[in-house]
Amino acid sequence: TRSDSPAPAPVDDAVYRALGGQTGIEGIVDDLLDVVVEDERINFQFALANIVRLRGMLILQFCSVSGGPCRYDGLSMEEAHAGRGITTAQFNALVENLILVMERRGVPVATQNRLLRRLAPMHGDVVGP
Ligand code: HEM
Repeated sequence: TRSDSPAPAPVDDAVYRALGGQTGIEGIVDDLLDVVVEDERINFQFALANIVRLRGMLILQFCSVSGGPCRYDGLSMEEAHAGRGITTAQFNALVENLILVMERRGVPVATQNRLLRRLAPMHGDVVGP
């Protein structure tokens, strides 16, 4: 290890707190799932989904990705989405729904963008055959 190697990124829960912590994230995920089941561009993808598990996993993942005190222990994004034929248009529809619910809940745009920036790299594992 080089003595000048960078220290690990400090745990920063600023995004988690700006999302409203655990309660805020639970509300965002509940609203998101409500919007998704009404969205005919993507709701068919969730026809057979275990929504209770999905809700729990999304809450865990948003908590962990935003720096909150959670560790996501669900499937990898590749495992969860492989074989579903998810398109970039469907991915973008989900992101649009997430933005809509954060907007409705008054999440500051800067916070929205910081969360989205941490989810965007998952695109390659979610979209595919
Ligand atoms: C950044 C974007 C996305 C994230 C962060 C995400 C996150 C997740 C998570 C955490 C799970 C649960 C994995 C588990 O059960 O262990 C999951 C499952 C799933 N996701 Fe996604 N997802 C994304 C995009 C999408 C898109 C665009 C679609 C379809 C339009 C989709 C459809 C599904 C389906 C159908 C399941 C399985 C639900 C079940 O059978 O229980 N996801 N996703």
